[in-house]
Amino acid sequence: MTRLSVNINKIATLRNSRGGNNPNLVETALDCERFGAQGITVHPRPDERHIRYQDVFDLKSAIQSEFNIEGNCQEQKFVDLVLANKPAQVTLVPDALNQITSNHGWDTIKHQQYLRDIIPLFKEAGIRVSIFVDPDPKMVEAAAKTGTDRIELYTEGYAHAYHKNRETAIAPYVQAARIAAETGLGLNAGHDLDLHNLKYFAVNVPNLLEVSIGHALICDALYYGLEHTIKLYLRQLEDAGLERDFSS
Ligand SMILES: CC(=O)[C@@H](O)[C@H](O)COP(=O)(O)O
Ligand SMILES: NCC(=O)COP(=O)(O)O
Repeated sequence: MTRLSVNINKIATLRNSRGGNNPNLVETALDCERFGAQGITVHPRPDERHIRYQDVFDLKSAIQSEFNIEGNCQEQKFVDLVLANKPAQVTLVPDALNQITSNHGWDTIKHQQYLRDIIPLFKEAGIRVSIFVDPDPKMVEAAAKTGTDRIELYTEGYAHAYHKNRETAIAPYVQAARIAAETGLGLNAGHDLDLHNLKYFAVNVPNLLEVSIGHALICDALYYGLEHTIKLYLRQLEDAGLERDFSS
């Protein structure tokens, strides 16, 4: 079954808005695990507007599930943070400074040599590497030559087009997933996945190992509560697995 990693950036956003420690980020992460999440994702940004660098140390020493740290490796502070914490996975994202949120994947052709040089730094420390990539066949093919273990498909395009025509929306992701499998890349996905679009994605995209979901999941938790919300997302992934097995 595709694994669910809960992105807790938005819990930190809420905490930081009042300067205290409510909600408590570490406790929330532990609760996400208790409610069934198979991983915790954070995306510290250079301005620490949500996840602070210290949060990463605190989470690393507390959580048991798979820890995924996302961020821009062109920032030396980010590289040092990841190497000091040795999470199960680092996801390299080519964000610009002060970007409101991630909005594109790596150009794996233009930055091929850069990625080939930096990826071993993490792999030699025992950290699995994933790189954020658009669902473009050329970008996926070139990602396979960087030495990365996995790619994370950037799903905003799918999420936005889903309601207009989900068959058209998913097509590039299915093709990207096939190329990933042929070239030996593991497959993750994330950005703007939600309770409406998740199951269709997980049913149709082959070999999907992990999704990381934050914004929509935390919004849903306002209405359904965190425990019930995580279970709803897990149910979508379980149902997708059953549907895939049944149709194959
Ligand atoms: C890489 C990715 O798609 C997510 O990590 C997203 O960028 C979340 O970051 P924010 O919570 O800062 O929007
Ligand atoms: N890698 C994507 C992620 O962690 C969460 O993205 P979003 O669900 O907050 O859009």
